[in-house]
Amino acid sequence: MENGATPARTAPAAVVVAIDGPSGTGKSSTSKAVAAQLGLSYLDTGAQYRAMTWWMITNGIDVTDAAAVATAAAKPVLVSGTDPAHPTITVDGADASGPIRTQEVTSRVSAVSAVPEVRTLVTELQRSIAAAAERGIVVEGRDIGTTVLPDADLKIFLTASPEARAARRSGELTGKDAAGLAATREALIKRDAADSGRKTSPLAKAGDAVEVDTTELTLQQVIECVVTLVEEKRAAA
Ligand SMILES: Nc1ncnc2c1ncn2[C@@H]1O[C@H](COP(=O)(O)OP(=O)(O)OP(=O)(O)O)[C@@H](O)[C@H]1O
Ligand SMILES: Nc1ccn([C@H]2C[C@H](O)[C@@H](COP(=O)(O)O)O2)c(=O)n1
Repeated sequence: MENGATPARTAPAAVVVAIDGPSGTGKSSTSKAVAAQLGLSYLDTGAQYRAMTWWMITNGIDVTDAAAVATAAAKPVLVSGTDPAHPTITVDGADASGPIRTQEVTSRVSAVSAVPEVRTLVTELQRSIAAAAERGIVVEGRDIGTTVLPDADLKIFLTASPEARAARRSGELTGKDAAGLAATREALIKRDAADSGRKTSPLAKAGDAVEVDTTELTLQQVIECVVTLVEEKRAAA
């Protein structure tokens, strides 16, 4: 600078990153780490559908009755905290982060999230959270690039073989038990089929998404890959 003053450092423009993919491909782990590394907010949209499901179960709604789920969908108040170091989810003010991870919720969440009235409400909530993220946000789910944020700056679609995904999940839940591995594999294939096959906003890769097959990659490699893609987007903007 001519007057010798240090040029003011401008903050990078807010960037919106959509990360979609089937269960166990590494969306949450990758999204949290990328958001933390780049100083962005983080939103786990699966946690919101799980929270809605937990509320339905707790309040005695038959989750196989789509009309009953649709009628009740506006009742729970869902609040998501977007700090990637400490993501939170509350329902009617109560911490739901533990209860939404139970097997009961996992086995019923696809039915609840297939109800169009549920999707409309949750999608509106997701868009408002993304719009409020001043420094940008990483949003992960199933329909972020296709429906929730079709104008996202960067869209990633993570994949991995069912075997790799089952091994990752079995490692979390039951150790190296072979029967557990097969059951986990079947459960995740069943959930993916339900999520891909529903009419409203199914799990799908957006036409302009970058597909990253994580089968042979470590989590650290996937994180580095996505961080590089975000930095390239920012540099080109
Ligand atoms: N590339 C990888 N290599 C090995 N393990 C991984 C990799 N990516 C993620 N994992 C592990 O796999 C498990 C599932 O990852 P994660 O929860 O991030 O997946 P997800 O796509 O968000 O799943 P879901 O949609 O079911 O919530 C976690 O234990 C995570 O640490
Ligand atoms: N954008 C999204 C995110 C999630 N869902 C549904 C389908 C999933 O099976 C379920 C739980 O998600 P997870 O916690 O495993 O990521 O929520 C959806 O329909 N759309």
